[in-house]
Amino acid sequence: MRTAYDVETVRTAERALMARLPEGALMQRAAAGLAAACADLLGKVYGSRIALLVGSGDNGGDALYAGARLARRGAGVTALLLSPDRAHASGLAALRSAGGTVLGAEADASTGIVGRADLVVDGIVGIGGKGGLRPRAAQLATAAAASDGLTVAVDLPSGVDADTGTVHGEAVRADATVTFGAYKPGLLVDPARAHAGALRLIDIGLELPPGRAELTALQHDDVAALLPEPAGESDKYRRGVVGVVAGSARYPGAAVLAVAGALRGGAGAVRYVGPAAQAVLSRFPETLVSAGPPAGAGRVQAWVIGPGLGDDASGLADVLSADVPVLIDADGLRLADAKTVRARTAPTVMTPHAGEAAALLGVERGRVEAERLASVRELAERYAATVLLKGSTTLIAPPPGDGDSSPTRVNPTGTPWLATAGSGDVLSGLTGSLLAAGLAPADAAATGAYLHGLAARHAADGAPVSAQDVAAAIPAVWRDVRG
Ligand SMILES: NC(=O)C1=CN([C@@H]2O[C@H](COP(=O)(O)OP(=O)(O)OC[C@H]3O[C@@H](n4cnc5c(N)ncnc54)[C@H](OP(=O)(O)O)[C@@H]3O)[C@@H](O)[C@H]2O)[C@@H](O)CC1
Ligand SMILES: [K+]
Repeated sequence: MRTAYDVETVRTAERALMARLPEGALMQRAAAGLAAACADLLGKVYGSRIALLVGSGDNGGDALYAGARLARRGAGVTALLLSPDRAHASGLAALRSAGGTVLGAEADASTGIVGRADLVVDGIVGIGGKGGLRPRAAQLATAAAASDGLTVAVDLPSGVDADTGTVHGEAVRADATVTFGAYKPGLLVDPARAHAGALRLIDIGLELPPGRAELTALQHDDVAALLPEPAGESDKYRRGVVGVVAGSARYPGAAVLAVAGALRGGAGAVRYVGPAAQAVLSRFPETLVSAGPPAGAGRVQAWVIGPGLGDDASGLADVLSADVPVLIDADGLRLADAKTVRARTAPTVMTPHAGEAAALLGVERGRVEAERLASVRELAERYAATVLLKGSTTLIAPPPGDGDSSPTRVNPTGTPWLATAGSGDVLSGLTGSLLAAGLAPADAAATGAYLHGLAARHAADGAPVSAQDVAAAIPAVWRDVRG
């Protein structure tokens, strides 16, 4: 599991550790890890050209000390100082005595040092950053983006918000980020995530309380432990039956795709209720179909409602009053009333994309995309539901009250290939099936998103995919995760 902590928690752990260590020891650990990561990226340190972008805080200090280490290994290192009179004094002394060059930031305009560097080290600002980059810092970020060389961000790409993942204006775009002590939420959540490149975490000895985690990202092992597995005595009811209310005369395909996902999610059987039964049966004869209403369909352990429903809200009241987990997606999100969802006693999972989330919150889509973490949490609170906000970094927020034991999750397997019609229908069926199989709501949502993203990568393998391909690839990635 990858775990991210907010700045306040990192600062507290930093103070506790600093009190036990000689002065400067933590920065030396950080700089050693940073220099090693830079050397790995460069391949050959000797003779390489390195530009350090140095702000006035400790983030700049890390860059200066790492630069000194690389200069001692034969790199040509030039530091560009944003505030020459406030730059980290002992870091500067170390760089100078290792043979590095020190200039003011304005020197880049006449020398083009950043543009010609093999490696740009972004030490403008780290967890002490406030708001968007100031104009001179923004100029350096632009120069780094135009450089032919690689850019490594120190702790965070400068200009992104560590706690929220928002980006105010210009920010450094790094090929890699070397972060210290703990991941910060901004490294895992878009739009900031897209600025961070490959992540490397350097252990500097910080002790972080797991209960204070802001964000977690499941990895293969975590998901493997959550996947339902039938026991010897399992029958279809023990494995879980998932009911799918989806599709319409206009959108029968949504029903087929939701059922396709549900059949691969570990439930013992899939019931379909709706007008697309013929289309569903002709693709998946194993589906148990009924003409409705949902209350008369027989036993289910979880419902999925919404994909392709159009304006047909007729099944909604039955489903929302059922005392089993319910997943609401697509049209169902628009049709469900917040008060009814809040009043449910069994868990509810909602799976909007940014546009749907914006409509539910009554804001512009752009606001949801810029503030994904705040948006998903706000929805979870408003609906007292587990909310999965789809996107390049899919987020899953638990309902309030669950917060302490289960932090917000971020899915690490997303891929742009998933932006294809119908892929959300597959995800809702898959996640509903995991709910029916008995996974807790946030686990079902995180496991569903994880498998779905991997399945898209697996199916795409560098070429476009359809939603059907994603559904068909789920068994292969399930086996892969199980190892
Ligand atoms: N955590 C740990 O355990 C360890 C942390 N370590 C390192 O320390 C870093 C934190 O250092 P930090 O506290 O000195 O803050 P930092 O990020 O350098 O920024 C402050 C400076 O930036 C400036 N500034 C602010 N906003 C700005 C903007 N928008 N645009 C431009 N400038 C802006 C601000 O200027 P001021 O407001 O004072 O004028 C101030 O001078 C951390 O990220 C990690 O790298 C490691 O060394 C060891 C272990
Ligand atoms: K930085």
